[in-house]
Amino acid sequence: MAYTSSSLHLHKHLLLPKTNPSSSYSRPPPPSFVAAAAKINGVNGHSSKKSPNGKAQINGDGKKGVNGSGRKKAAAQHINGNDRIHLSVSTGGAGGQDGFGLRVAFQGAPGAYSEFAAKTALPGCDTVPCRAFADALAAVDGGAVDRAILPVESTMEGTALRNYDLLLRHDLVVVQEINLFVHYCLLAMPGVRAAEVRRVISHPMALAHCGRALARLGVDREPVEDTAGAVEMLRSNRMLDTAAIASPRAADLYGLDVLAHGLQDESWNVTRFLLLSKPPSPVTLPMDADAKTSMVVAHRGGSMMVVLKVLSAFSSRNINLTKLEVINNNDGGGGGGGAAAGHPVMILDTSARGAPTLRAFPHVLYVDCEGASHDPRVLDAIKEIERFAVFVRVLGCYAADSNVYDLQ
Ligand SMILES: O=C(O)C(=O)Cc1ccccc1
Repeated sequence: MAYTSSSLHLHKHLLLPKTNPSSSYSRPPPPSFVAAAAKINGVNGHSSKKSPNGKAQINGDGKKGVNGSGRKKAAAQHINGNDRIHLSVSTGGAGGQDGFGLRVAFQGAPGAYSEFAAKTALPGCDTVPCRAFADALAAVDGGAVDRAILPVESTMEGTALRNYDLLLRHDLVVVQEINLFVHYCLLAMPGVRAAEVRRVISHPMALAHCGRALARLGVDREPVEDTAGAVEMLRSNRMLDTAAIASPRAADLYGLDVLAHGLQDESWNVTRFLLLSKPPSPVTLPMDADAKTSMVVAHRGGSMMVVLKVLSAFSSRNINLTKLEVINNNDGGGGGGGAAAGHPVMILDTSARGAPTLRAFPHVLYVDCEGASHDPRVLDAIKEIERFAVFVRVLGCYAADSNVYDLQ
């Protein structure tokens, strides 16, 4: 296989609250989680079809869109212990940030999961819908917005390689992470019964996450740009033989009926999103925050030996890793996975003095570790890795957030 990726199942870590060891975390991911996390090669592909969302959006030329949802505050539930505790996020957001005055670009129509994630991470922010993830990143890169939000991995699918590809092509820094519990509902026009549904439309990731339920229903599946966009499409075209997979909030927002709840094949379905900004990071790490550092390491090949050396650089300094994804493209042929399937990973090299250059690397590791990038132990580990790696780029240092927010 030309373009392979394997993860060491460290995604599981994102579900384990580290900062509150006293909390009894009695809802561990089901056993199938680990297997699911190993299924890489993200399915969050996006066609370049016209968005179903007729509203003004940011598109490739960086123009600003409109979003009526304005400054509403997000309500979140925090899964911690036996119960899901209702948390009303009124002041600081998930990462202790307040989003008032900040514009956050997300992919999709109002009501998309990414928008909920943005509003939970940065309560009070103004969300700006974009047709494609690339448009959201271009918007923050070009200064049209302050942040972009990007789903980068899910418990069911592992790393969203296409989105990593996008992230690496831009000179952006990770400033915050947020984990969102994703509940999928089957939505239809008012009055439509489940038996009348012949086709289901949604974001490719949502269709993949609900594969078994859709097979049971025996319906056709059609990918569209995003979940909320699917709902908007149903409503504006008054489609009576079609249902959409989206959130219960999207049902409320667009006035559709919920035909079924909890459609996802795995009950534990968490997506991790990253908030991105232009460098230097405008976010100061809170003094008491546990930090995390994300980086990409390009190397010459011989992956497993390199993986061992990387592990050793961290473990010898007692630094825990929360993610390790191995990407290989050996022969330039086809292969599953990210936008760069069959091609080397393209990474913007921002380290040189001159203009940043886009460089191609066939062998790459995505690494997240605990600790700040200015922590001497982390710095030393990176220095050690630089001795055998071709290239290392720190993607950002931010407050670790092991909470899982549930917006149902
Ligand atoms: O389509 C959406 O609503 C998105 O925000 C993308 C997405 C889809 C499914 C899970 C998480 C994010």
